[in-house]
Amino acid sequence: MLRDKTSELKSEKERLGYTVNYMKDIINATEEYKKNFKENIKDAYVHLDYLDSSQSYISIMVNSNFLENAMKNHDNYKKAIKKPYFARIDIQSKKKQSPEIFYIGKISLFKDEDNSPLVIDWRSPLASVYYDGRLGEVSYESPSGEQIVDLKLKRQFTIQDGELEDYMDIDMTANDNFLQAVLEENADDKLKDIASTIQAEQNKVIRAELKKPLIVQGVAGSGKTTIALHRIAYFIYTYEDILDPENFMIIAPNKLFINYISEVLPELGVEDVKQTTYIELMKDFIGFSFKVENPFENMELLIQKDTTKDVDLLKWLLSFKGSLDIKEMMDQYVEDLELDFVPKADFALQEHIIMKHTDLNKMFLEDLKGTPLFKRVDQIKQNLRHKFNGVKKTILKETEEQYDFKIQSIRDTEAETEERRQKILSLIEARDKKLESLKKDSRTLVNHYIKQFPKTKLLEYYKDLFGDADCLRKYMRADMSDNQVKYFSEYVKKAIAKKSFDLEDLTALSYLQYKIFGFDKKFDIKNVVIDEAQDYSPLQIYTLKKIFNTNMFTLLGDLSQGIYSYRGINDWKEITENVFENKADYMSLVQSYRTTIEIMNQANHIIGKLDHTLDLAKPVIRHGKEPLIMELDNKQKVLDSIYKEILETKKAYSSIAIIGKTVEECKIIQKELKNRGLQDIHILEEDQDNYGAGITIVPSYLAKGLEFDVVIVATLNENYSMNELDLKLLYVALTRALHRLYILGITGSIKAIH
Ligand SMILES: Nc1ncnc2c1ncn2[C@@H]1O[C@H](COP(=O)(O)OP(=O)(O)OP(=O)(O)O)[C@@H](O)[C@H]1O
Repeated sequence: MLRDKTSELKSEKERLGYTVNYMKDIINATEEYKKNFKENIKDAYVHLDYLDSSQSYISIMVNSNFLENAMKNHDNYKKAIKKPYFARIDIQSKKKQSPEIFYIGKISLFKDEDNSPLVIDWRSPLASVYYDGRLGEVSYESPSGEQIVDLKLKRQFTIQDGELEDYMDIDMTANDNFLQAVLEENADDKLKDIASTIQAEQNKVIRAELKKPLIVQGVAGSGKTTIALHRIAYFIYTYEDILDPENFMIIAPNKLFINYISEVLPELGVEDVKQTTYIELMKDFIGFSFKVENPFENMELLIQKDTTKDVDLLKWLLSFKGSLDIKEMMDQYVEDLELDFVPKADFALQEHIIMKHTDLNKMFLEDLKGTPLFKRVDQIKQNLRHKFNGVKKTILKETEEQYDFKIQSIRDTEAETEERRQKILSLIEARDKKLESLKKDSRTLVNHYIKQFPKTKLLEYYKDLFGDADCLRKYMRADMSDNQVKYFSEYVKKAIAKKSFDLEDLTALSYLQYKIFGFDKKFDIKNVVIDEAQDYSPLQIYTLKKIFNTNMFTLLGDLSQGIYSYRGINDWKEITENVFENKADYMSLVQSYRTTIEIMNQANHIIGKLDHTLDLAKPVIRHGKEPLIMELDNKQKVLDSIYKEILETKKAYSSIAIIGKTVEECKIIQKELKNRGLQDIHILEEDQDNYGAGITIVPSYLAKGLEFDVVIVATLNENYSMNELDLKLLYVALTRALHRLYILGITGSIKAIH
């Protein structure tokens, strides 16, 4: 049926007006109620007028269920009122005569009178049809099972400040102009929600089963970070009864990144999800204070052109310390510790054996297996107390009786002489002394026994295992060279002496803490979301899984951006097979939304030189200018051209990044640009909270996850050669651009562009 756009627009405007007013009523009523509630709740009830059926404050108030929801959603309604919905679907089910119309928004809104939906939540099962379905037969899950319906209309709205500007119907052939328009926008210093333009492949990830681990391999700009946040919002909505926002934890690469994503969840009506960096989390796990080596120092060492350090050994060590081989070593070490943990003595009150050493050892090794060693000691302590309390009286009573029996038999058998009197007297004294000493020993018995367990500290164990070459040799695989063993133990000894550890040490320390000591604090995390997961080592993910004791992981990453592949993940199989025992779901995203076709082609050209089997990114159809590549014969010319392009692009774009390979390179660029008159530019640092819009100089490895309108990849002293790390760094840098890309450098410094 052809629709007359003018009359349709008119009726949609009315519909929007009605919804906005309805929402306003609720907001006002809730505010009114909250105010009155505080003043005098009784008063409010006294004045209820049950005959008043208008949508007044009172009629809303009597519906407590409604009110409760309204209270809960009050803030979200206030946010949503400028745009209560963004889309409409018309669906025809076989049971109904005419199509049903649903409006989809970030938060649902129900009519008080008949509970009919004015707006359905984007996370509801029915809304899935909007994201997944083409016109025609579609299905969705409802509480009563799968529903098959005819999707008659998909309509998208452009709404500004509560006013409908336009709408667009999407048929089978139409491009998603709506998405195009959103992608044309300029970059912000914060990531945005995409509830209105989620694409079908992304919707699958968002709604993928919660209980199984999910691994998402997605090309640069495929929306991984954004989707991860929408997935959390979806689960909080769907499993409201069993999951609180505090049960979710997002682990992000750095503080800057947490700030960058900080607006998405609140925009989606979700607050209180825990967000942290891996290092902060480790600080929480490890029970002593320490310094953390800047993770980028090793990276700098590995990417600099020439270095006198043992780069190969360092690479090997960092990768080994993140492998599951080191976990095996720690497991074996702890198993050996176990054997010698329980004191060799029986648990006895003087000559009364209450528990034999062998039984205690069995309890420790078998009954309590799987529990951290020191938690086992706590358990044993409790058991001993319990057991001792049960037998203490009997021991005292029997001891007393034994003496009394002896006394009595003297009384019965011996004549009343001075000698008999002395005998009895000394027995009485001996009895009282014995009882006294038994009582005295009883008071400290359990503690005394427990004190015989080892009291070693975490760091001592760490040093014992990794800082001692002989011990290390014992637990290392036989094919490791003496050189490697020596390098490893020296490295650890130095770290311990300085009490300054790198990220890989922190993971191993946390794992040992988990195995030997356990944790006093309860981490009530049921669902863990890890972004940039390709940079994590198998040991990191394994350790988190063990410590949080959950399988509910969503890992999102891109192996093409795996600039830490020396220690991170080279193949997702390592994780699915070895960490999640083949029980994880795997999804891949190849559509990229961030950048233009021209920029993506350039980035693909570079990553294509890497010998791997990953899919190349397919950009959404959005054209822009060809990247400008200029190779110049001296640094001043390069800097002049950077300066010129900044001045030029500044007019149209708000965020510009100049990406240098290393911090050193960035510092030179900053100094030279300042000399040319650009004062207000800073170098991005990982622990800064916010990078704001404007012109920023970014070291290549810190650019991950971020995006800018304009990216200028610059080389002065550094080269990007054809090795894996350099190609990946370059790929990361190029794919940060939304609209414009410049590659400006010394001739020959970036081999891969040719
Ligand atoms: N369906 C969508 N609708 C609108 N914008 C989208 C959509 N999907 C992704 N985007 C936009 O694409 C950009 C890239 O998204 P995001 O940063 O989440 O991708 P990513 O896969 O994590 O990227 P990278 O791995 O390169 O850091 C963001 O600006 C995001 O808003």
